Amino acid sequence: MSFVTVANLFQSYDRRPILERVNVSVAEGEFISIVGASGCGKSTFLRLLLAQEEPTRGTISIAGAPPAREPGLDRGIVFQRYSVFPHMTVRENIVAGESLRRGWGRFWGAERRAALTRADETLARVGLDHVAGQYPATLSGGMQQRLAIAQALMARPKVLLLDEPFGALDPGTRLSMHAFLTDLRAETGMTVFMVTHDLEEAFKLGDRVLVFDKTRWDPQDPSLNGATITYDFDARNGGIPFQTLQEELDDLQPA
Ligand SMILES: Nc1ncnc2c1ncn2[C@@H]1O[C@H](COP(=O)(O)OP(=O)(O)OP(=O)(O)O)[C@@H](O)[C@H]1O
Repeated sequence: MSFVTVANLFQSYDRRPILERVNVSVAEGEFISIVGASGCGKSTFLRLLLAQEEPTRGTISIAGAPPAREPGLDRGIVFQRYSVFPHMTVRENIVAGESLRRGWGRFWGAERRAALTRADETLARVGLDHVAGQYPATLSGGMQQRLAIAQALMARPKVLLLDEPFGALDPGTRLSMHAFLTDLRAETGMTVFMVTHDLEEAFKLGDRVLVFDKTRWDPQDPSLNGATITYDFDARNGGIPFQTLQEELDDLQPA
């Protein structure tokens, strides 16, 4: 059954089409990777899922209803650059993530102590308990990004939106973040949309890989048409279609 349904979505800015005829159905718990050329509207698509913008045309539904306009209630978002609060300690950042779920209601007294204990448990889970009292600027890039993901998850979003979350990380840290995200996803069963420029990452982490591209191209006016989903690859079980095909062809080769 479809959990996130996008139907006939169009988005234009100043009459310039960015997205056109975007249709997709996503089941609960699926991990959707999104790839496509720079400027083709991938981040715009995430912003529409986040209800930060109204589509020019078309509808989005999450669990049968339009996405809530308040951030953090059913969707968490993590950007390429660590979207944490620089003036708060690591622990306070996690508590702030949880308070988002309550529409930024603050914790006081016993409730605050309980929230701090939960924050410490989360930090232990993501391996940041030893830096709980530090400020984000004192952490490495990977640690800041782990904090950003942990903070987004504290609001227990049904849908996690990731916009090139590992783009700024070195290759080793990136690999450990992949493992971290895979574990978290297995634990929480949440639905994930991740924009990435790294095809290998898209196929490794995603159940499906959506490619955004223009189907029509006017050489006189390249911005005349918007992008849509041109491919929807099943990436489960290493199932890159052309790769699978190649393996089958290899099997047919005489030894
Ligand atoms: N609020 C806005 N007003 C006007 N134009 C916008 C607005 N937001 C995005 N655009 C334009 O829409 C196009 C798509 O932008 P978007 O950031 O969604 O692309 P992208 O695929 O995420 O790019 P990249 O891979 O480089 O991050 C760009 O040409 C951008 O300039």
